[in-house]
Amino acid sequence: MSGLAVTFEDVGVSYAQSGGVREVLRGVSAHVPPGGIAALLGRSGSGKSTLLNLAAGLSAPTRGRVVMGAPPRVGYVFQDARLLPWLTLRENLALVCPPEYQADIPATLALVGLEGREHDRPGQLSLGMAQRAAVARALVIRPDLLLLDEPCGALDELTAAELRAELGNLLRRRPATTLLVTHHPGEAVQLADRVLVLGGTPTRVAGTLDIDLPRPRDPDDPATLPLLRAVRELLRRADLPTGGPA
Ligand SMILES: Nc1ncnc2c1ncn2[C@@H]1O[C@H](COP(=O)(O)OP(=O)(O)OP(=O)(O)O)[C@@H](O)[C@H]1O
Repeated sequence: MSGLAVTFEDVGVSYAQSGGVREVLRGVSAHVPPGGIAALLGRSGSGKSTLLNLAAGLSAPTRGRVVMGAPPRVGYVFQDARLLPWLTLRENLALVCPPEYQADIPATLALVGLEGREHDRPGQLSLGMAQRAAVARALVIRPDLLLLDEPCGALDELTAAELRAELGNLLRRRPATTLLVTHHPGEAVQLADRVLVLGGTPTRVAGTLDIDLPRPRDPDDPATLPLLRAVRELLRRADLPTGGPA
């Protein structure tokens, strides 16, 4: 497996706000082994993107720490593709790509189903294609930490299902330690080894579920049904006053 282990150790995040301090995360501890895929679920505003930004080193925790074996090479896919509209797909990828991987750009675009589109500009693509290009841009640098922030969130369900299946295949072919933020329990069960459900105020890890079915997984496999129910139950309990240990 490639990738680095990521460990959140008793992480807390607070923001200054008028009249005081707003505590968003408290005592968040979680471990993702090298090549592991962790899905983060929780209500809007619970701090999922904040955790990704901590892992990326874009911000620092107020308390605790995020431990990685070495400074990671981070591939980050945001909710929207964030491609530069005046550049072709090839140029968008070339911008982030170290010299040794420049030759991989056409193959990486082909890997996400964009063969022959390398000279298109983002405006010539559908939303789903643009999102696949964003995945290619994250993968072309051979990340050891892949951060996926609701990669399918802006897509219609059919296109989202296609991208999920592609992500499942890609993560097998190009393993990387992955943090996947999603609001979709089915996506978590399809793609992740470990589901972390966030809840409470301030947010903590309200529940975890390990999934050891072989990957890639068929979302319609009946073996995933009890897991899906378990994730939904964790979500229901996450914000109850008695919802699970921190
Ligand atoms: N720079 C900042 N300054 C102040 N508050 C912030 C900042 N960044 C995030 N927050 C607050 O932290 C909380 C968590 O935000 P975050 O974007 O991590 O949530 P999320 O779970 O990813 O939400 P969503 O599912 O809607 O994307 C929110 O209440 C947000 O307003």
